[in-house]
Amino acid sequence: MSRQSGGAGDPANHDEIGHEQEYVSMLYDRLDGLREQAARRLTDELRNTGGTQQARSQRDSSVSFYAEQIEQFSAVENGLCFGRLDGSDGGRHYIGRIGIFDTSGDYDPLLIDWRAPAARAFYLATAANPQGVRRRRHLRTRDRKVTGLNDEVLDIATASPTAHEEVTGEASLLAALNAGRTGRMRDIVETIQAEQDRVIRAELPGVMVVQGGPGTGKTAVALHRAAYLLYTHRRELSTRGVLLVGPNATFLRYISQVLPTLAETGVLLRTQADLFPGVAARRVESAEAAALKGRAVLADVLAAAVRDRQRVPDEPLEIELPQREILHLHPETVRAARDRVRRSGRPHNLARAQFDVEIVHALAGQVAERIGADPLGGENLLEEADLAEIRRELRDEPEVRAALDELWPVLTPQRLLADLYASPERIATAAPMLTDADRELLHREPGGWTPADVPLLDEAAELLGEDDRAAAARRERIRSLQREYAEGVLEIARGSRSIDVEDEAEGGEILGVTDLIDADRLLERQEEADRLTTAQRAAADRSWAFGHVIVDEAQELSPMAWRLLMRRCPSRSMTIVGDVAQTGALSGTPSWGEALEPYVARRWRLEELTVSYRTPAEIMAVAAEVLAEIDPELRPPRSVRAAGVSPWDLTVDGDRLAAELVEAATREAADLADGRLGVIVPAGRVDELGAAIVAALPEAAVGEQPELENRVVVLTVAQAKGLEFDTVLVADPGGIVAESPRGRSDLYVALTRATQRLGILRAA
Ligand SMILES: Nc1ncnc2c1ncn2[C@@H]1O[C@H](COP(=O)(O)OP(=O)(O)OP(=O)(O)O)[C@@H](O)[C@H]1O
Repeated sequence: MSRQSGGAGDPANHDEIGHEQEYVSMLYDRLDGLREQAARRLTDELRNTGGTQQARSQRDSSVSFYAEQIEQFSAVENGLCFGRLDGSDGGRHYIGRIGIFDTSGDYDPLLIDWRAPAARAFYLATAANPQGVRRRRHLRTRDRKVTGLNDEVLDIATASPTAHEEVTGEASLLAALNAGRTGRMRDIVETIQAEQDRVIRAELPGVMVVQGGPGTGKTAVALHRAAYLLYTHRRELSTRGVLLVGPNATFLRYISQVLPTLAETGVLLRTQADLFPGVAARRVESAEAAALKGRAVLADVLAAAVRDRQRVPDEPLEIELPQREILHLHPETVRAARDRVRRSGRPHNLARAQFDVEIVHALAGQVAERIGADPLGGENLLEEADLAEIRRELRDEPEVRAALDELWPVLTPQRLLADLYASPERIATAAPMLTDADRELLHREPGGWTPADVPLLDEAAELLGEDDRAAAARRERIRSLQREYAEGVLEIARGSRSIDVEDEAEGGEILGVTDLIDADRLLERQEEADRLTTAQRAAADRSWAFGHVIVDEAQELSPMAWRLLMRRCPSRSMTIVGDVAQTGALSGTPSWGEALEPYVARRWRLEELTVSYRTPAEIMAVAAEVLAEIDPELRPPRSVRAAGVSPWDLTVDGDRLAAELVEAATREAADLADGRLGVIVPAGRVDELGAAIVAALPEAAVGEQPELENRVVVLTVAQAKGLEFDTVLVADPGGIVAESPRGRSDLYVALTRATQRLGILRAA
């Protein structure tokens, strides 16, 4: 076993801490220097105007580059350096959030980026396999002060295969796990464990599924993998971008700080509801309706719905031209045209031009017959040029255009879907394979979109092809994002103004960047060079193909949602993390093979995470009983620690539940040193129980997107997915199971949200 030392009160540490302080202070000085240099360069670039198009474009690249650098240098301020490796060869390396080099000398690394190959031993070395490491040191810092250190001497002579041998940096790990929660996820860069490191640094190509029980660090690993991939494959991924999909907006806010503190801001975080640009899917619908919309058969329904809009009239259509001339469009003519156009295989909107040609051709034939007929019975007297002119005129005729619009309307995805949902007849035509009850579930009045509609809108967009209006709207959206971006750059420049001022004070006039350029001017320049960040451009573009896609809580995705995501990632470079035992949605997946095989057959690999860092052993024992009821074959993850407190479990009269819950919440909230209390309740009772708790504890958050930084948060299981709290109260577990479409999975999720204490309040 590795020998550990470094307790806070250890006097031998005192000198060492002093030593380390010197080094760490030197690193912060360098960081300040780098930030000032970037701010100076940003200011210089923004001051320069004019020049050739190429010069302007280069300048704009530099502006983005320096703005991003300043952001990164600020983001790594906390815990800049957190580790040291002493090699058995006498070498010594400091490990931190970014790489810093000695630019005055031989470019030696002063601080090694945690993602660099040279840092890997920090996470992997054990006494049994020291990888050339003699000592691993974890440094603890607050602000810029070194507050403590822990050493592990990796000594093969005393190595033994104990349970903890597989844990690296145990003291630092336990300190991180026992720290109070803040309502925002923290990064784990200081204490990544070996099984997690393997996943984080796995190669870029291919589909990797990371299956792991609650609290095994799947979300943490997914985020660190995004940062690792961007570092290691920067060139490839900075142009295509990385997309991370999470289960809901509250979850995305919960994890939003992690990547910035790892100095990465280029990852697009989205929920399924946000994956169709221009649509905010906030409408609510029943679990059954959502489940139905998630089924793969909906792809066939939509294809049929599109075909249904390519109409053949029952009777000949009369088209009246200005001189009261009447043309007839016969059903057979339209059918023949429609079939020929369909055979081209083009998406509906893009095929419309061909349909127009076919129909106008047929109508022009009728006109030609009338005006060009040879009275002597010979060939038609009109020449090709005359016919072309007739066709041109017909195409511009409002009556002809109206007929074409009726027979083959150009449709937006929204129009197609809204019309389908609103009409039982259209549903009946498009969905003969569904039951009456399912068809009834699809029927609804227009008025907003649900998250389950988003994959259908996307599917519809594929079937329809994009028309010009959608492209114009997109250009407009991009323009507004560009403006935001321009303002963001100026904001950064303003933020670094004190540095500008100091610089200028020495040698001349004091001019801030924002005195020299405003957002509109900058916007013009951005537009020329299209300097939007990759993530922003990707966000506005429905059909963007990402370089890598990461899906968290992936077990919740429906087959239709998988279709959407696979379209966003044609290279099939994906990291999919989740736990099939936690599947809550009816349309979610009970098996990874089932979800993925339609797209990659068996070409996906499985990695498993087996240790729970969140859930203490006492709580995991309670959750394990529920897991066994879900599937006796499933094993819960091993807890890395015990909390020393047993969960409590109380049954009260049903009508006393609210009062008892308020009392328990008040007691548990008072017992929190710092940290957070989560109260998980059945969705059907969240308003009632939430109001009761808020009345007693006004600081409690409850609602559609409760603020997780509040000390007390009342939420449903769906909202609690992926989150954690120091203490958790689960109210009315029977109610949670009764309302859950997948039985006990939701209860399993609820029981595994606590890092320290769990209380269960049952209603008799
Ligand atoms: N190596 C580690 N060092 C420190 N903390 C860790 C480590 N691994 C995981 N954690 C912590 O454990 C907790 C659970 O991690 P995370 O939320 O990523 O788990 P999960 O597998 O996604 O859980 P769930 O399935 O419940 O969503 C988090 O607080 C995370 O920071």
